[in-house]
Amino acid sequence: MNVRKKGLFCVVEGMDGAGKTTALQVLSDWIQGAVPVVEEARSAVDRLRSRTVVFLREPTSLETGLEIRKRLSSDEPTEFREWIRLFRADREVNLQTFVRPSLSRGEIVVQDRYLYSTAAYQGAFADIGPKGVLAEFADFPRPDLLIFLDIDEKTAFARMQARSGDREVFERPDRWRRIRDAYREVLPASAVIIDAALPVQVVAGQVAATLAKAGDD
Ligand SMILES: Nc1ncnc2c1ncn2[C@@H]1O[C@H](COP(=O)(O)OP(=O)(O)O)[C@@H](O)[C@H]1O
Ligand SMILES: Cc1cn([C@H]2C[C@H](O)[C@@H](COP(=O)(O)OP(=O)(O)O)O2)c(=O)[nH]c1=O
Repeated sequence: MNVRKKGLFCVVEGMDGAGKTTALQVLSDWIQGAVPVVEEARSAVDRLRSRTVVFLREPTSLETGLEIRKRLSSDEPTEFREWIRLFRADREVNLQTFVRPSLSRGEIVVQDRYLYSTAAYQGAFADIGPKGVLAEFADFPRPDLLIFLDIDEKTAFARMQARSGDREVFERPDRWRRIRDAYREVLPASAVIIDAALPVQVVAGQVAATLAKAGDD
């Protein structure tokens, strides 16, 4: 008998410039067979290919996410409570539209950023702090697996400089450091930490291995 696997909700977090987008794109290309898989990642990618793996991100590309992206690139300051309202709305619609339906079909959801980003990015500059922000999202489902791509400041800024496009509001050294410290306050002990300074294929391979292992359990 073919027993259907349970859905798995995986979240990838990290500072701007850690390489989340790049590593997850490489992993997606590997799974789809768009580019050859490096030898060390082959077994993990083969295991993931036996499942449906869905890649999501926050802010989303839905209307609620586009509104956020507009604010991120704007010089007009956005208030703390307004950020919370915007990220909450985008998260709710993402859960309802994509995450919950995928999980109920037994799929693996790999999502770039979730409520730990709000706790770190908004909590770093709020009176209630990162833990206070996290507590406001107590009614949101926790991920089954949380991966943190860990990067040092020097490498992150070198990468952001190399990346094309204008800087967003949180991509400034003073803010970046406060956000990194805020992440440290809220990351659960169960988070899997990956050294994001390694070459992208190594980072993507470690993400693949972590996901494949969680998917086997
Ligand atoms: N492991 C890596 N090694 C070297 N450069 C990388 C690596 N990962 C990402 N980059 C580069 O760093 C920049 C930021 O990466 P990106 O994936 O956009 O980060 P994030 O989504 O975490 O903000 C991009 O120009 C990307 O090509
Ligand atoms: C999800 C989320 C993101 N953010 C910020 C982090 C990033 O600076 C920005 C956009 O995220 P992201 O798309 O990951 O950035 P990138 O431009 O590197 O692809 O939004 C918050 O401040 N709070 C949140 O809850």
